[in-house]
Amino acid sequence: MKKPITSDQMYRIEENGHSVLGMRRFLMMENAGHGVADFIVHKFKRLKNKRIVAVCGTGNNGGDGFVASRHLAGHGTKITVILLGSPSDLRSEEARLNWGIIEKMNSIEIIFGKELTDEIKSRIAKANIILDSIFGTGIKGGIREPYASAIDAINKSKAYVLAVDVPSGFDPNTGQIHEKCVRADATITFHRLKTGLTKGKKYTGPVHVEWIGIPPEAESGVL
Ligand SMILES: NC(=O)C1=CN([C@@H]2O[C@H](COP(=O)(O)OP(=O)(O)OC[C@H]3O[C@@H](n4cnc5c(N)ncnc54)[C@H](O)[C@@H]3O)[C@@H](O)[C@H]2O)[C@H](O)CC1
Ligand SMILES: [K+]
Repeated sequence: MKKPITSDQMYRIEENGHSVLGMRRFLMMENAGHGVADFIVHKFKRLKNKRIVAVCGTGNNGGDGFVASRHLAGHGTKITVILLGSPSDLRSEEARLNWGIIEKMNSIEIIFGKELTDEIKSRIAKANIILDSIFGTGIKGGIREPYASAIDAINKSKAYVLAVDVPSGFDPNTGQIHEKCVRADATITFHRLKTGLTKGKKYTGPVHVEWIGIPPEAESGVL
C-alpha cells in the first residue's frame, strides 16, 4: 500500500499538479466525481428508480458531489443535490463551474439553503443512496449549523452512505472525530489514503483509494 499522506501534503501535491504540471483543478474534480459515480454504479448493479441524494458543502468536497451527481444522472436515477449554503458561497472556480452545469440539468433536482428545512430532511430520510460531500480535508473547528443537523439526518437515514474523500466530521490526519461525524458504509478517498483513514472504521467503513490522474511527479518535494 502506498504511504498514507496528510491533508497538508495532499494540498501541496494538488498545488504541484496544478502550477508545476499544469493539471487544471477542475480536471481533478472531474476525475474525483467520476470515481464516486463509478463506485456507486459498480456497487448497485440496478440504479434505475434508486433515489440518490448528494449532500454537499460549499467547498470542493461539495464540488465532487456535483460532478458525481452529473455522472449518475446518465443512469436514469432520481438524483437530488442538496447544497448546504448558498451558491454564492461556493468557494472555488471549479465548484462554481460544476454547480453552473447541474443547475441547468432537468434530470437533477437541486435544493439549497442555510438551514435544514423539512424538505431537505425528507429527501435525506427517503434516500436509498447518500453521497456525503459536506466536508473533506478542509474541515476546521466546531461543526456549525446546518451541517451538524445534516450529519444527524444522514446518520438517522436507512440509506447506503458513501463518504466522499473523508466522512464529514472526521479528521483526515488523526482519525479523531469532531462533535459529529457521518457514519459511512464506505469511503472513497482521492489520490492516496489520508493518515487518519487507517483508523475509525466505524465511521469510514471500507476505504477505497481512487487515483484521479494527478501525475506522480507532483509528489516530488512533498513525499
Ligand atoms: N486535494 C485534491 O487533489 C483534490 C481535492 N478535492 C476535494 O476537495 C476537498 C477539499 O476541498 P476544500 O474546499 O479545501 O475543503 P472542504 O470542501 O473539505 O471543506 C471546506 C468547506 O467546508 C466549510 N467548513 C470547514 N470546516 C467547517 C466547520 N467546522 N463547520 C462548517 N463548515 C465548515 C468551509 O467553509 C468550506 O466551505 C477534498 O476533500 C476533496 O473532496 C478535489 O475535488 C479533488 C482533488
Ligand atoms: K465528505
